[in-house]
Amino acid sequence: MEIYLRRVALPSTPNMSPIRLITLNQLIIDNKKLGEGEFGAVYAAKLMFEENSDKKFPAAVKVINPTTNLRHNIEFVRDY
Ligand SMILES: Nc1ncnc2c1ncn2[C@@H]1O[C@H](COP(=O)(O)OP(=O)(O)OP(=O)(O)O)[C@@H](O)[C@H]1O
Repeated sequence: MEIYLRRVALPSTPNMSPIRLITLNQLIIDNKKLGEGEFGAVYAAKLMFEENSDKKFPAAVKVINPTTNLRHNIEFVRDY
């Protein structure tokens, strides 16, 4: 599974932050849905920059809807 990490920019500024790959072990995904978009649901989460680190940072995780077709998923990741 590939997880893409990107810092969320202010809405008024272009998001120029690089995409970074992390592993699932660096995330604790809460059972709290924050919202939903066309491509999938967004959940509250905690992010660790190193596995099992005591430092946990609040994050929002978008889980891409598996029913969305592959072309759309590729477009989503490219444009994100
Ligand atoms: N960082 C965040 N913090 C809190 N809530 C968030 C965050 N990101 C997204 N959400 C919630 O999830 C909802 C969907 O966000 P998302 O970014 O997926 O929207 P979208 O761009 O319309 O989706 P899509 O690209 O799939 O059409 C938002 O309307 C908001 O309620």
